[in-house]
Amino acid sequence: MRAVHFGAGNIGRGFVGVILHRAGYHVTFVDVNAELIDAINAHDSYVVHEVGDHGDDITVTGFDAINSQADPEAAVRAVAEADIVTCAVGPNVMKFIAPVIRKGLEARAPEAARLTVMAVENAIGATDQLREHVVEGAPGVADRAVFANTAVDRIVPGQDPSGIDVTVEDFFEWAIDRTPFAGDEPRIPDAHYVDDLQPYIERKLFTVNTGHATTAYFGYRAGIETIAEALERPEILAAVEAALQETSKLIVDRFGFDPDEHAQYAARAIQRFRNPALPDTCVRIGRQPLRKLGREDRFVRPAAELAERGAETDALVAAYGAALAFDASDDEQAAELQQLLRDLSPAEFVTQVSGIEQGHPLFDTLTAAVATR
Ligand SMILES: NC(=O)C1=CN([C@@H]2O[C@H](COP(=O)(O)OP(=O)(O)OC[C@H]3O[C@@H](n4cnc5c(N)ncnc54)[C@H](O)[C@@H]3O)[C@@H](O)[C@H]2O)C=CC1
Ligand SMILES: O=P(O)(O)OC[C@H]1O[C@](O)(CO)[C@@H](O)[C@@H]1O
Repeated sequence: MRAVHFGAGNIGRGFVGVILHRAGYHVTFVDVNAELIDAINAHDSYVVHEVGDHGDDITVTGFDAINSQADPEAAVRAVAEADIVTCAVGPNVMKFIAPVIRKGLEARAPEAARLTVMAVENAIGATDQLREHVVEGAPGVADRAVFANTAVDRIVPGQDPSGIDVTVEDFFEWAIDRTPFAGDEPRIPDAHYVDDLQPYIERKLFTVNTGHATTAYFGYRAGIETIAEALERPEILAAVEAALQETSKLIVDRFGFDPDEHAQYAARAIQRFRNPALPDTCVRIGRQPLRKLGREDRFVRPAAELAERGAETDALVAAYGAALAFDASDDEQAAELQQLLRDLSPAEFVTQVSGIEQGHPLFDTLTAAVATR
């Protein structure tokens, strides 16, 4: 069995690669980083070091890599012959890999089984977004694939670029929407198929990602380098817990999770952020702030829904305010964020960046957070 995975970075090697290897797939990584591709092709194996109380070292074998910039035809051929295609390139990059997947589907033998396509990105409906890009101008290819949304959870910090081994936390969860497969889902023992993905993706994004990003933005604003150090500050820990109390209310009300079990899930997320063996930084977790301040992302979507229900949003709005100070060098979106803050009025900023219009119950509080930052 063959899998093609776009994006051989942290999640690509430290999560998808190892899970598909354990499921019996040969994994072809497709990336645009020439040095990384060469390094992967120079190795027969790499090690995923899980750190934490239940960590193990897992050796991954049976892979190769293709540079889709240098050899796009090879990438198309790989997709045409694959059983599964996955990606972890970042939600904004999916439109660039879509043409390769489209051409691969077009080149696929007519008698071949339908290709499973799954985006492994931090976004609601990421595979739906990928599908839109793939079928653009070629609606016929949709019938050659099964597109399934997924929810991914594992902290994989930045890695030593001199090798291809990966250090990851010992926890992981991969929930996959079962419904598109009509009873014929691929066997992936480390994933779990669910009948309704929405509770899983929202619980994950609005707990793990909301909490992590809140830590990062308060930490960055206080001049702190690592996530673990930021959580040593009682006022930052309190801000993170307050944000998660707000999202917890929403998640429990909307999806009917048991409140105590959900409280444990949130507490465990904070515990995971504090993993002392995991070197992770406020700059990495705060990366691409414009994406994170977007309408459907980890602050605005839950805050908007809470405001619509007349519930508290102070802590989420405070985290949104802290994010506005994010100015990490080498982060294009941070530079763009700072430029937009200079160029736009607070009301324009809230509408343009976060998709909240005047008249929405969250509009005034977000606008005030921008004005008083
Ligand atoms: N690192 C983590 O802890 C987690 C990350 N995620 C999500 O996974 C996705 C990837 O994140 P990371 O692995 O951390 O990022 P990363 O930056 O380590 O990896 C992304 C890879 O995509 C490659 N890439 C960029 N453009 C490409 C293109 N056009 N074609 C093929 N490859 C391309 C890059 O060269 C890089 O190797 C993001 O959506 C992120 O939100 C989700 C859960 C955890
Ligand atoms: O910041 P991004 O690109 O959304 O992804 C990284 C995030 O996802 C996580 O892996 C959580 O699963 C954290 O590492 C981090 O909060």
